[in-house]
Amino acid sequence: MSTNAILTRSLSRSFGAVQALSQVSFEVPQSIVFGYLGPNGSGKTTTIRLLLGLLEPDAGEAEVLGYNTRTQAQEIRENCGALLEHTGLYERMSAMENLDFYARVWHLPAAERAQRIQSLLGDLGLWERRDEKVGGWSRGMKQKLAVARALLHRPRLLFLDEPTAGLDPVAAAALREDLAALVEQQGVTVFLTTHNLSEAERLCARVAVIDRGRLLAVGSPDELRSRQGGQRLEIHGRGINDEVIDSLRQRPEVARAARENQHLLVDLNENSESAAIVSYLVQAGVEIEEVRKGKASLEEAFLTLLEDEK
Ligand SMILES: Nc1ncnc2c1ncn2[C@@H]1O[C@H](COP(=O)(O)OP(=O)(O)OP(=O)(O)O)[C@@H](O)[C@H]1O
Repeated sequence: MSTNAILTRSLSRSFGAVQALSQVSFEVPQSIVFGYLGPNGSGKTTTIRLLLGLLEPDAGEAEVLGYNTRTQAQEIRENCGALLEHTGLYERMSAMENLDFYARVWHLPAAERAQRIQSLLGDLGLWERRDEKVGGWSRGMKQKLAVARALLHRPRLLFLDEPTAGLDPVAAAALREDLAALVEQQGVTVFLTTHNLSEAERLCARVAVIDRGRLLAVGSPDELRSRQGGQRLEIHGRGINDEVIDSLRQRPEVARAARENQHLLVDLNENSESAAIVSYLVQAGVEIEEVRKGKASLEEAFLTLLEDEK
């Protein structure tokens, strides 16, 4: 059996003239959170549907928990949980009734059912509210319950399509913590899509970036940030005008220069030194108060990858 939770080889799928996925190959090790990042319509949901065996690929192969997606879709669905576009919850039923219904669908024995539901609702902080109808709940609470639903049958791999979309920052952070705990304490693998790059940076051990059906990069958030090349400078001071920024952009050391809030951000090309930029700015009449050095964020690395692709 494969040691990877997921493995794809040249996976491709089109819908009419639209090539939704083109020769995508990646691996997801077990017991990590893997982030699948890409703009709208880039092929993320199509990938999840292919991995769950809900769609047939036109070409290529995929294995999920060692099972082939073409021939063993049933085994895959038995061992995976999924939270896709819809929560799958019944609004007129209570949290307890919802989970009990799904536990029966999964044929959990009665004694285990009660115990499993109590433990999941307890872990997600919903036990006290178990008898309330879900229709009156906030989006964050419903989302948590939907995660509990997806976990009922103790899946080894969980697919989540934008799990924190529409949640307030506190609810999103709480759900992230729950997911991290699930991976750490129970060894579950989580495959999630998100448009929130800082969330991916915090939560995911590895990420893949996809655009127009093609895989642009796979690695840890740190690796992707480093691939961005040189250093980033955040320069605070007076006299940073458009003319200075334009002339800075002409310099060979500079990959990108832009004003952000009250300061100037300069991305250097690989192996370029910050000292040359600082003395250039001084000569151009800028009064520098502070220079901070750092690396680009995952969001910037993501945007650069997409720009380079164009
Ligand atoms: N069932 C379908 N029929 C026709 N076209 C489809 C179908 N499913 C997906 N597509 C097309 O395939 C491409 C990829 O769609 P997909 O839903 O996988 O993107 P996504 O990355 O999940 O987007 P989003 O972030 O907006 O959810 C899009 O151009 C989409 O219109």
